[in-house]
Amino acid sequence: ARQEWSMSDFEIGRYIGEGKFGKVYLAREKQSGYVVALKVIYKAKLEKYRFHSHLRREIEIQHSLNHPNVLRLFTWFHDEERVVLVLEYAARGELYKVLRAAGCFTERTAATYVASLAGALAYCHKKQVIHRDIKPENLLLDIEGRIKIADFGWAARSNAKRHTLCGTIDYLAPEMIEKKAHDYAVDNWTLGILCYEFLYGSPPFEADEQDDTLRRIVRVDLTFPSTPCVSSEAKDLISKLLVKDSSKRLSLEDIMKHPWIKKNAEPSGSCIKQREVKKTK
Ligand SMILES: CC[C@@H](NC(=O)c1cc2[nH]nc(NC(=O)c3ccc(N4CCN(C)CC4)cc3)c2s1)c1ccccc1
Repeated sequence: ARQEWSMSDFEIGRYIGEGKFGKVYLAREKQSGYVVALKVIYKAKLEKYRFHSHLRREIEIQHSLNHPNVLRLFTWFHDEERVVLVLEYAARGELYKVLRAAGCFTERTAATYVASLAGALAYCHKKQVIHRDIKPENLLLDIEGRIKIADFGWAARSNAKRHTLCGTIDYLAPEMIEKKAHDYAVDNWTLGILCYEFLYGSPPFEADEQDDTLRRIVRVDLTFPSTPCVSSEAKDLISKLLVKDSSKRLSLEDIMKHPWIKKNAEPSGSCIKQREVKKTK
């Protein structure tokens, strides 16, 4: 029978992160010793921001997904004041911190992450789920250095037509800014943004003023700096994703067949250096 979980089933460990509506703690399930991440969301906050339907959709969507590059939502429970999501623990933390620390990734690492994300998004799209908020802050790395899409707070079933602009605007596709009906292809656009940011260290349309960023996005004002030196195949893939007409963007399947991906992506999805693996063994 489905066991009713509660906080007393877990030993709560250190605080590992937070977002707008909750805090995440490392935890260990007492019976199995299994290490998880508990995302604790206070109901008072939900009431205040009228966030129930949002959270319900996040839970229903993330719980229905089971893919190596999508962070698992194992189960959830609530008590008087909190809703708690029991999530997969990603032991190497937030991708954006690793990216900022590294400055930019090698083509092998970037291609491996892009291939993993394309696979995860193809899986999500097959399940009629559009994430719509794929950005480095929502990407985590597990102990093997495999990328995990987290935080489905802004995900939607394909028929959703909500247009509230959310979070960082660097990743918004033109059709979301121009409030046109957007479809799965927004995630393909975002993959182009991410690929550029993995290789150059910052997103392609960044500008000091938000309006300038929005203008550069709708104009697809794409330029490739001369440093760091990036292969022409990588630029070719990015140029085929950052296309204004969403119907002309490279499909997720074609991304995985692109020469730059074939040549550089690690099939295992993991790029950590061998010596690091020995350390953890
Ligand atoms: C993606 C945002 C989202 N986060 C989750 O759902 C999250 C779910 C989940 N599972 N595992 C995590 N791991 C970590 O957060 C983490 C962070 C740093 C770590 N290290 C620091 C550097 N060190 C060298 C290695 C260890 C290790 C693990 C997170 S975050 C969220 C959304 C709303 C509210 C709270 C959190």
